[in-house]
Amino acid sequence: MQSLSGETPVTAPAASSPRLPVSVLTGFLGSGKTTLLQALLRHPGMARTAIVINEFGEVGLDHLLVAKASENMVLMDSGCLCCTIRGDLVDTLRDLFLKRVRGEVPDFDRVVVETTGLADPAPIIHTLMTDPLLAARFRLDGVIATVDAAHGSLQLDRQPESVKQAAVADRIVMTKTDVASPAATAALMKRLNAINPAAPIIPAAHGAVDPQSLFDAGLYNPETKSPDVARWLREEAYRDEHAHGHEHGHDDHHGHDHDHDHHDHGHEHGDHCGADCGHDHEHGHHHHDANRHDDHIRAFCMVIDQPLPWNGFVDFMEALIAQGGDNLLRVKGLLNVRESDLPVVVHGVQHMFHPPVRLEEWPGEDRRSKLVFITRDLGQPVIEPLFNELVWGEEGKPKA
Ligand SMILES: Nc1nc2c(ncn2[C@@H]2O[C@H](COP(=O)(O)OP(=O)(O)OP(=O)(O)O)[C@@H](O)[C@H]2O)c(=O)[nH]1
Repeated sequence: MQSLSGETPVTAPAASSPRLPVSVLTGFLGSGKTTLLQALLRHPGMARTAIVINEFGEVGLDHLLVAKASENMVLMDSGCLCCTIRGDLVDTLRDLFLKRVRGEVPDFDRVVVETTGLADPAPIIHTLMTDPLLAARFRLDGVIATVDAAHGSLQLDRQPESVKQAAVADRIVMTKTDVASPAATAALMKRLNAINPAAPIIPAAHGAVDPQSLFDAGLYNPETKSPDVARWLREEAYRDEHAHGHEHGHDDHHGHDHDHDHHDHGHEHGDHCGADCGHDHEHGHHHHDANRHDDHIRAFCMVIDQPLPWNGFVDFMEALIAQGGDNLLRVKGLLNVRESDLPVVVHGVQHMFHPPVRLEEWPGEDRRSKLVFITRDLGQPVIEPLFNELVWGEEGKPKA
């Protein structure tokens, strides 16, 4: 976790940071990525967007009105630039950026990168986060995952990659809703919501989707040019009954009073986890197949009242990564650290973290730290004691 350790958090890059937002499109084989891309390429809302794909043949551009911008780039009638990967992603994005600066391709404001079907999206996310050349010019806006309404359930059952794609997503596009039964679609939505409570699920038959609903998933709100922490963190989503239902998955083996166990980490009882805390959450969906991959996913939120020592937090994250970095699918946090009056934002995917960012002001009155986790087999009963031990150290957990 190079990016966190040893540093005090850096101040946010200027809100008007010129870095171009990149969205990563992932999704299981045959889940409808190409169909979605074809629809997007034609959509007027995609003007000033560059889409990076593996090859033109794959999206069948022949019959669309195009102008060739260079050997591996074509411009669509909609104003969308389509570009194939040459070399690796770093080379391609660097080349794209240079051509844009030199005016060799029409100007664009954002990039969408398609990944191949079975791909684990994490390495691409890591490249975008950590490659110095890319990090200076691009920023990860978000991960878009396509999930097939007809076959998605089976894929979640059998394919760990498919669960991971849904878990790291900022937006989930539910494809093939035209052929799946409403009941199957609803059941799958519920399952996806338990895996990743904060990601909006957008139904899209044959790729029909408003591109705007896919973008601007990052911390910065492009309209106000300021961070929009509430929209980015959505920690309240982790507290609804779906999230709780999952957190208390079948292998936690707590009695029903477990509903309260994880609340003693700081935030006041009844604050957010009152009546809606999931007392009525159902365990039913855990019963039929104990081997489903998504039953290993835990999505939960921790709220901490007292300001944290930054070094203790870094120790905690490092220990967590050492213990199971691969199983730490996504971590986002807004922290109140003792060393600063200003909030610090942290964001990681598996063992890699963005450099921590200090915001210029608190997003509201609430000064508590909030951390959201999506993990595999690392539940709150494991993470919270580690947090208490390493963050508070010998001084012990402060009394609320
Ligand atoms: N009925 C229906 N069929 C769809 C929809 N989206 C995709 N398909 C079909 O599903 C099949 C797979 O779709 P693709 O768009 O090629 O999926 P992909 O994710 O790009 O597949 P790979 O490139 O193999 O990973 C194709 O036959 C599509 O026509 C949809 O919303 N409704």
